[in-house]
This record gives sequence, structure tokens and C-alpha cells, in this order.
Amino acid sequence: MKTIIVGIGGMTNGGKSTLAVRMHQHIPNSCLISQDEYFKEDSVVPVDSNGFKQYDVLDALHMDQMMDHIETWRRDPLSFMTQKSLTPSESLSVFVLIVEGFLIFNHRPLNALFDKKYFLEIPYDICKKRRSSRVYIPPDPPGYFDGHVWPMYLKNRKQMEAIVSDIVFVDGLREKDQLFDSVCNDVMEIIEELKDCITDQHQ
Ligand SMILES: Nc1ncnc2c1ncn2[C@@H]1O[C@H](COP(=O)(O)OP(=O)(O)O)[C@@H](O)[C@H]1O
Ligand SMILES: O=C(O)c1ccc[n+]([C@@H]2O[C@H](COP(=O)([O-])O)[C@@H](O)[C@H]2O)c1
Repeated sequence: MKTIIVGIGGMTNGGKSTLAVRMHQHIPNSCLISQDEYFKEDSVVPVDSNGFKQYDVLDALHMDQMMDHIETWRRDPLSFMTQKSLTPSESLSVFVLIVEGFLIFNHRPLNALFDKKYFLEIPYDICKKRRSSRVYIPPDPPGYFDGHVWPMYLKNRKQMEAIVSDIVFVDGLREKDQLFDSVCNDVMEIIEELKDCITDQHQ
């Protein structure tokens, strides 16, 4: 049995969830873990001097819990799938974990686990526009994008680039189907190579 962990990182509204969900639906024996599901409760997230909640930092996330879940998958991907009510395919040779989120490459212990890293990027104006039509809980207060989200993106990206080198940057402006085809085909090629290795070992 072989495993592969694929990171779908990128800026807010870059298209991470859209791509990752579709990849999960397409790739046999894959599981999906989304960083958005690990945000701390609003009451414990600090506020800056301008009154903006500091959500766009690793400290606003339960990264310990996220790492525990990833570790559970690594120990036994088949039972992880079963626990998530996912049906394993008949060919059980390669298990795939897709990890999606805006700060996945900023957390060093997680960073070390990826076999392949993709980062979706879009320009400032498109990002601001996409974000303005999305409703978070709690919703973005007026001025939040320019006062917190964008400056933190620039800071986090700089930090990411200082600690990671092998990221494949993906243009998030590409049409959804095209974007999916290029990233998913790339991952499927890696899976096929791993399957060939397994076959060779058994011959
Ligand atoms: N390739 C794309 N082209 C145009 N719009 C997209 C694309 N990918 C995602 N979107 C749209 O952008 C918004 C944010 O997408 P989402 O996948 O939730 O982003 P993220 O998970 O990175 O925050 C959604 O309205 C989605 O439909
Ligand atoms: O999901 C939540 O609980 C949540 C609560 C407050 C804010 N967020 C925002 O979620 C953003 C990251 O998610 P995403 O899908 O936009 O990449 C980040 O920019 C945060 O400001 C998310």
C-alpha cells in the first residue's frame, strides 16, 4: 500500500475548496481535510488596535486538532475512509489525502508531510470581489479585506515563500474545468507511477 498527501493551498477565494472537492470526488480512495473546519471560536480570537478580529493567522486555528486528524489518516487510511462513510474502490493500492486551506504551507509540521503542493493565486481586485460575495461566520465587517485579510495574505505569503520551495503556483483565473483538469491529471500521473512501483515490487 502507498499513500500520497496533496496540498491545495492558496489565497482566500482563490478556488481551493472548489478544486479540492472536485478532486476528492474524482480520485478513488481519496479523503479531504479542510483547514476552514478548524477555526477557533470567535470569542477566543483576539482583536487588533483597529477592532479587526485576527482570523488570518495560524493562531486562529486549531492546528493541533487538524494534525491529529491527518495523523489518524496516515496511521490507517482505510479505517479513516470507513469512519467518513466513504466507499473504498476495489483497487486499494494507493490512498490519497487532499489537504486544503489558506495557511497549510505556513505550518511547518504540516508542510513536511506534503508529497505535492499547489498554491492558487488570483489578483487583488478579483480576490476582493469574490470575497465580497461570500458570507463567513462571523461576516466580514466593513474594511476587513483591506484592513486585515489582504495585509495578512501578503505577510503569510512572504513567510511561506521563505520556508517552502517546491510549490506549484496555479493561476486561479483559469476556467474551473481547465484548472481541475491540469491539477488533477498531474496528481493522477503521480498515483499511476506509485501503482506501477507496487506492481514492479510484486513481480
Ligand atoms: N476557476 C474559477 N473561476 C471563477 N470563479 C471561481 C473559480 N474557482 C472558484 N471560483 C469561485 O470563487 C469563489 C470562491 O471559491 P472557493 O473554492 O470557495 O475558494 P477558496 O476555498 O479558495 O476560498 C466561489 O464563488 C467559486 O465559485
Ligand atoms: O470559517 C470560519 O469560521 C471563518 C471565520 C472568520 C473568518 N474566516 C475567514 O476565512 C478565510 C479563509 O478561508 P478561505 O476559504 O476564504 O480560504 C480567512 O481569510 C478568514 O478571514 C473564516
